[in-house]
This record gives sequence, C-alpha cells and structure tokens, in this order.
Amino acid sequence: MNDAMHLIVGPGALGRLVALHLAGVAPVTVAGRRTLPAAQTLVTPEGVRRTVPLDMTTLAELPPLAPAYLHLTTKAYDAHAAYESTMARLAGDPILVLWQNGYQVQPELQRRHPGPVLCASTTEGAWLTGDEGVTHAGRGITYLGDLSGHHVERCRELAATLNRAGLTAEAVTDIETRLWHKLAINAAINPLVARYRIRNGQLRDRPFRPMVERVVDEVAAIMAKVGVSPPPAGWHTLVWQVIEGTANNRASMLQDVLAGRPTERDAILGPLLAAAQRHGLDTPCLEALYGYLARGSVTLR
Ligand SMILES: NC(=O)C1=CN([C@@H]2O[C@H](COP(=O)(O)OP(=O)(O)OC[C@H]3O[C@@H](n4cnc5c(N)ncnc54)[C@H](OP(=O)(O)O)[C@@H]3O)[C@@H](O)[C@H]2O)C=CC1
Ligand SMILES: CC(C)(CO)C(=O)C(=O)O
Repeated sequence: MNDAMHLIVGPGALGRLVALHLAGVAPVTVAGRRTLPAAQTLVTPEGVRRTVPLDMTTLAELPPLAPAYLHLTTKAYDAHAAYESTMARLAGDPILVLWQNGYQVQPELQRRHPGPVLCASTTEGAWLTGDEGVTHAGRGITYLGDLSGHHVERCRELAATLNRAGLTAEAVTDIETRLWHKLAINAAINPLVARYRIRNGQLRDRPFRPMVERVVDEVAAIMAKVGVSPPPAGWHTLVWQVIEGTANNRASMLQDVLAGRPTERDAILGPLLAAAQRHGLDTPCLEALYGYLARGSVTLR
C-alpha cells in the first residue's frame, strides 16, 4: 500500500470506478455533494461483482485533509464549482488530476491551480447502477500528461499507481493533442446521436452518414487552423473506426439528453466554435448542433 492519499471529488461513474480500483493500493477518500453508501459494488466487464468499503463523504463534511492527489471526476460543467469548494477545505496544494472530456476545463484550471495539474484522457467506459455501485462496461486505457510539460515524472508515478490498481495507464508527452483528438471524436459522434436519439452504429446508415462526414470536414478544418496534427489514418477514418468499435453504445451525451441532464456541449463544441470564429471558418453543422443542444432544436444545412 502506497501512503500518498487520493481525494476523488465527483462520485459518479468514472469517480467511483477510479476510487474502487485505487482503494486496493492507496488511501482513498471520495467526496460528493450528497451522502452515498460507504459499501460500493463494482461489476467488472466480465460480470464479476465486488463490494468494497470506501471512505465516502460530502464536501460539506470534508475534514481539512492534505491529499497528495485531488482527482476531479465531475462533468466538465461542474468542475470549477467542485474545485472551488474542495480547495477551500484542503490544507496545501495537491496534484490536481482532471478527468473531464473536452478541452475547456483543462487550460482554465491549469492557470488557476497553484500546484501541478495533470490531465487524464481515458477510454474506460463506466455507468452507474444507482447509489450503491458502478458497472465497468469496457476496459480502456488512460493517458496522463500535463499541459506545461513540467510534470512528466508525476505523470509516470500516477500511471504506475493506476496500473498497480488494475487500470491500464500510460504517461505521455502529447496530452494536448490526445485531448483534441478525443474532442474531435466526441464532437463528431455525441451531438448527432443525442439529436437523433440513436446508437452510435446507426450513424453508418442514411441519412446520418453524410451528416457525420460534414461534421468531420468542419472539425478537420478547425484542427488544421489550430495546429492539431491529424491522426495517422486521418480524421474521417479515426471517427469511423470509433463508430464501428462503439456501434452498440448509447453515447454519454445521448444518455444525458434522455435523462434531462445538462450536456457537456460547451466543453466539446465550445473550443471548436471559438477556434472557428477566431480563424473566420464557416461551421454551419457544428453551430446547428450546438444550437440544438442549447435550445432543443436543429436544422442541418
Ligand atoms: N463515464 C465514463 O465512462 C467516462 C467519463 N468521462 C468523463 O468523465 C467526466 C465524469 O463523467 P461521469 O463519471 O460519467 O459523470 P457522472 O455524472 O456519472 O458523475 C459526475 C459526478 O460528479 C458529482 N458532482 C457534480 N458536481 C459536484 C460538486 N460540486 N462537488 C462534488 N461532486 C459533484 C455528481 O454528483 P451528483 O450525483 O450529486 O450529481 C456525480 O456524482 C465527464 O467529463 C465525462 O465526459 C470520460 C471517459 C469515460
Ligand atoms: C467515444 C464515445 C462517443 C463512445 O460512446 C464517447 O466517448 C461518449 O459516449 O462520450
């Protein structure tokens, strides 16, 4: 057991998945905004159920801890509020680990946080089974890096801890590119499947296939202006590979829309639309999808 303490704020699907793994190798406290049962059940991708006691608390009851790591596992739109309420209670400046999708919270909190900030880009898949547990739907890989390029060793240390805990992780020196690549995938898939309430694989069919192509054209043009290098196979191939590999998924944004929750539209489409505006690019599809997610209606040209 490593004695570096991990505080995980945001006890949702990803937060509990990470907590239930880390608890086997390090001291872990999980903090949310409401009380959750201390015994949490993990259902593994193989269907095995494991119930693990966790130190669960609420931010309001959080003692003045000095954790080595503060993992922020809220949705992107809750990250700033969660960061502020947590930091107001902690002693010291922990290593902040950001697990959000998109590319909005990461540069903003990198500027705000006085300690090291690491970014995690993960392809793990998890969903909640209620207040008592989480299902690990699919194993993936977590890339860890930092935008400043000053904390490579800390990324390696955390990757080693996550690997010991049973989650595959790797420290990388190009996390910004990886976050933009994941954002491109999310931008091409999530708003369309949320808009049309379809599984990812249905994007391969008419009338959705040409819509995906147009969205990817817009994303690719923005990436070229921003200076994000394309994946080796190109943007279109990358997106179609993910659609193929996740054909049966109900993407996270579709689940949010169906449950009447806010979506991560600002974290995913926001950076693309802002870059398009800066560079004078016409992005009718992305704008229409953003408009739908903001207002609930869309007309794709
Ligand atoms: N789930 C997955 O498989 C993956 C998720 N991600 C990314 O990880 C992030 C988290 O996703 P996910 O776990 O699915 O989301 P969830 O909605 O399941 O979990 C978010 C959690 O954050 C809590 N929360 C919100 N605000 C605060 C706050 N101010 N203080 C403390 N806790 C708070 C919520 O509490 P409450 O219950 O009260 O709402 C909830 O428990 C997202 O950016 C997502 O895109 C990335 C890859 C995979
Ligand atoms: C890759 C994809 C689209 C898989 O569903 C995803 O990350 C999500 O659902 O948010």
